[in-house]
Amino acid sequence: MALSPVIGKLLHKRVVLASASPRRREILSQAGLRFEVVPSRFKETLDKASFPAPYAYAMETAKQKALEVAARMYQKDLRAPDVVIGADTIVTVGGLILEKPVDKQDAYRMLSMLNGKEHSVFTGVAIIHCCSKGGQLDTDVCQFHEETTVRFSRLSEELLWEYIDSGEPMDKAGGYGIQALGGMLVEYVRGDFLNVVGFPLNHFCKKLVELYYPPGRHDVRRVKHDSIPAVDTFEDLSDVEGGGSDPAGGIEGGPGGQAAAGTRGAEANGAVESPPPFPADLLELIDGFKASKALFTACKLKVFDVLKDEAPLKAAEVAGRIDASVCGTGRLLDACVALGLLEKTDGGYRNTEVASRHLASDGEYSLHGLVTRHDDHAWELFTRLEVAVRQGPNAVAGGKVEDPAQSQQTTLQFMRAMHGLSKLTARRVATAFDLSRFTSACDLGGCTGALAHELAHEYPRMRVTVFDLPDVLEHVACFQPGGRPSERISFVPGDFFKDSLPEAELYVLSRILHDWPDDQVHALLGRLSGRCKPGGGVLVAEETVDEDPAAARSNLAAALSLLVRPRGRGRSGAEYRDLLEQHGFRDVRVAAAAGGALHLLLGTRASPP
Ligand SMILES: Cc1cn([C@H]2C[C@H](O)[C@@H](COP(=O)(O)OP(=O)(O)OP(=O)(O)O)O2)c(=O)[nH]c1=O
Repeated sequence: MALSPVIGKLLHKRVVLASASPRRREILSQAGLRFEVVPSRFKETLDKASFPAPYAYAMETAKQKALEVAARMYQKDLRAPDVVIGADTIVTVGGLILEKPVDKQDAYRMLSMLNGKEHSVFTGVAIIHCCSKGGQLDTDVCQFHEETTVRFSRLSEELLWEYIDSGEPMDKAGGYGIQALGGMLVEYVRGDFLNVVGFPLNHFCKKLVELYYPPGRHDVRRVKHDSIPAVDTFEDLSDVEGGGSDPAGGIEGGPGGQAAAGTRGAEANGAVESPPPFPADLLELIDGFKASKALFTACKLKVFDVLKDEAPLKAAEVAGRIDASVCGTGRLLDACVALGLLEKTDGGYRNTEVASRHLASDGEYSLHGLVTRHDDHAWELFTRLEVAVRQGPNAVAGGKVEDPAQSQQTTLQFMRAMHGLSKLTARRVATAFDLSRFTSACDLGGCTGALAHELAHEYPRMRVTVFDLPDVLEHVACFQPGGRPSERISFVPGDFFKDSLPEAELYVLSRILHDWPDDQVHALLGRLSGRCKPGGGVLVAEETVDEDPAAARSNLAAALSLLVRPRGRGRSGAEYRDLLEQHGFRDVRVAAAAGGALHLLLGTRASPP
């Protein structure tokens, strides 16, 4: 995740922060967001007991704060901003929710509860997209929350009162401000510091990524606005009832306020044309290869392994562990921070959760093998894309002639890549259809057995045979949980084009067919269909190349890969269904898995006529 392009997504929208909190304003301004501030008038009086958990209360309050501002602005002149952001921060200790103290005694009560203990700080955030539909305000609410754990030292009465007398506690949840004097009370913080201060910026940016870069759908939410209107358009919305006398006082412009006023002045003179919308998406795309390469390099140098074992570490310490230059390592680590793969704190760098789970080389859901394969193999192939486009796929067919001494390594690398990918999707593939009627299955080209394990786990009566080339099966032991396969899983070496297929009620072809041209697909399905008894089944899992333009982005990688690796062919879901039907499979059922990335088909072998 590159942060500034995500914030850039909001640059051409009219954004309002529905909060009087100077901390929230500061955090968002410093992140480069342009916005107006319209404090919410929503009274924080929701019944706390009616919420299943404290964070639900904070999220609902945040939502109500933002909705109140959106409705008020819309009512004022039938035009709501594009986006309204609301937030609510609470402190919880011993099952109690603490908000801002009402007086000094209340502050003392709160601080005494926190004294010498650990507590949680929750901030609920609502991002509300607004538009006008049929003369009514229409809103699309996105909410989330973030939790941070804070521990106070054991503090004397004297110190507590001294702190209370400083006045700092009064406008802060739980009666303290970690960013100022209150920092002295704090022994440690676990989680996002800015979340305690009132706004979880990191989670907010991740939410923006989800909203504006949804997988497979590109930027469908874009609302076009050429400029941000003048800030004083909503001067009457100030928190001062009746509109207030100071036109600038009600709406405190963030950095956007001044820019917007400038735009308005220029337009009024008719002298300067407003610049085109900032092409943040395009710029991110242009730089996309650098992001991939930074990720590949960090993986190859095992940065995420080092930081999984030991963190936080300073750049020099990481450089020592990976045997690289301090300056180069520092730059790489910062790039990883900008990409959302690492976090940087005063103590040094640490992995994000995603990095620990997917980018370290060990771990059940590691994609380290896939990344390495992309770096060593796909990267080089893609440098030949232009040749493939100019001269046709066969121009790059074959690629490098592999050194036999390296081919074992290459096989292992390929297996690691496939294993990581299969582990991510196997459960979904195994459960997309009810397969409990089958007591035996054969996973053709089943590689490390990742899907076989899920099938055996999900269907206790099922025995699964993994059928794959001898070279592949030679290495399967290191991929078995606990070092050995389950009793109901067997590995049979063979070539599915030549050797007799093991007997089974269900045949599985997961990510196999796309790799072969039509004649070989027909040959394989013909053999499989001949072996499958009536009532038996075939389960196909494939990434498809669909005509639907909405899916074009997710198809892109698959389609281009097939151009530089031209042995196979991308097919649509309908083509796979046709293929199964041509080979005697009926009642073909279709499902999607892994967020729509995989197309699944289950066909039943009909009795021969
Ligand atoms: C715990 C803690 C809270 N706070 C602040 C963040 C929030 O501004 C405030 C909690 O009150 P909120 O009701 O979340 O926010 P607010 O009243 O300041 O602003 P608005 O309702 O208009 O959005 O406490 C700190 O500044 N530092 C801290 O360490």
